[in-house]
Amino acid sequence: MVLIQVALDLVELDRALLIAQEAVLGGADWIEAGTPLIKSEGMNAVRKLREAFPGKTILADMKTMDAGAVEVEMAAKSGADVVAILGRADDAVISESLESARKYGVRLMVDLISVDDPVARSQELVALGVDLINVHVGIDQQMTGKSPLETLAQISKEIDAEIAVAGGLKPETARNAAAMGAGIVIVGSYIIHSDNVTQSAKEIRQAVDNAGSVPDSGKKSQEDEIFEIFWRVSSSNISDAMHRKGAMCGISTLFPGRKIVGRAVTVRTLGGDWAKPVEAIDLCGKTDVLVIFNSDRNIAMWGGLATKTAVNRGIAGLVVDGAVRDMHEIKTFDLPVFAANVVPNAGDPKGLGEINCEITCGGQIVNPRDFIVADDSGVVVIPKERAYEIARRSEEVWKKEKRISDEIDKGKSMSSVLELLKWEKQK
Ligand SMILES: O=C(CO)[C@H](O)[C@H](O)COP(=O)(O)O
Repeated sequence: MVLIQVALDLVELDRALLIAQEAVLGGADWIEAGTPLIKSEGMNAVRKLREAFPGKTILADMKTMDAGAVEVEMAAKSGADVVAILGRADDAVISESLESARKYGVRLMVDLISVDDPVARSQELVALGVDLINVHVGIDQQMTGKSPLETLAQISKEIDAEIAVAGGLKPETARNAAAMGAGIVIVGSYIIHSDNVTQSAKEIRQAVDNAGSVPDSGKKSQEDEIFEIFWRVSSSNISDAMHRKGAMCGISTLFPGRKIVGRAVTVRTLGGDWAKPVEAIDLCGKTDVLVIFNSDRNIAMWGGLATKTAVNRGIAGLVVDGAVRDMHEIKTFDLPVFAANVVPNAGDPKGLGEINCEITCGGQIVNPRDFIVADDSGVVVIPKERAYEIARRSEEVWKKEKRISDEIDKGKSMSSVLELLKWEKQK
């Protein structure tokens, strides 16, 4: 049977204990004191898990890079059954950790995160005598689209040792990991950030139990995944994920409740000249957003007729650093419109400007094909090169906020959920 390990990558011990309980009900076999939990609570996290789950295997994810013997000893004495250290560590650290593991009767797992040649290194590690190899893509690496499954496919053919796998696994990928020969499937985020931990653990259990031996090759495209996530999250989540970069200034929705998710077709135009914006409509597809910079915010370069054309074309929305008019007509359509100003003054079709060039809109640089997400809080631009990473990070922000919101619903205060006093910056 393939084992499931729930990775408690949290900083609050009480919450970690609760989640572990729920994950066990869903079928988790091993419980991991994740590195953030250990850094936050020390070996007490391992002790408390040991006490609460006497029949379960407890793993201490120490990510040790130095002082192997003492770190393994600490974890073992606190009640861990398995201790995880880093494969990038020097062989001296691995050997010292192994000595300590043997002395204190625990198993040693070595994590291949950021190892240059995972196959060669895992062969060396097996030769040194480690008990388990963990094929792992870390949380920050996952955001750039890396997955542990390619490495797992190579390693499982080359080494004769028990293999664990970790790195953003969900039911589909957990199933594939099991089909590829992983003996332990480690899952953090999918379970611990779920609003139904037991159900999510069950989904992993089911996927792994029905894995068979053939991985499923059907994979969603990255573009589809980006769109799916951006529809789910808010512009505020994305701004958080981008560390407050990306939000346009002075541009807001004209019709609350309408959202845009799409890729930019950009236009730069001058003094109310509406020729280029109107020509650009004909270049837009259904997932495109027209993003326009106009140098004059008091002459409208967009109105009712342009809106009708854009709606017929089926474009995703309009973002204008400039002015629009004919609100009585525009509001009769569903088109999401975000603008800096509304005025009755009409512009003229002069043909000045450019389509699909780099523009500045609401103070943000926008390039053709960049992603735009706009909702009642405002407009954010996500450079296309970082779209997948930002989508994944904003989804993490969304999950975290959802989790805090659930706890507030249960009667806790925001300050107690976030342990604000404990985490205030010390002088
Ligand atoms: O060790 C870890 C991070 O360094 C995590 O425990 C591991 O990656 C599993 O969590 P997730 O499923 O969220 O990737």
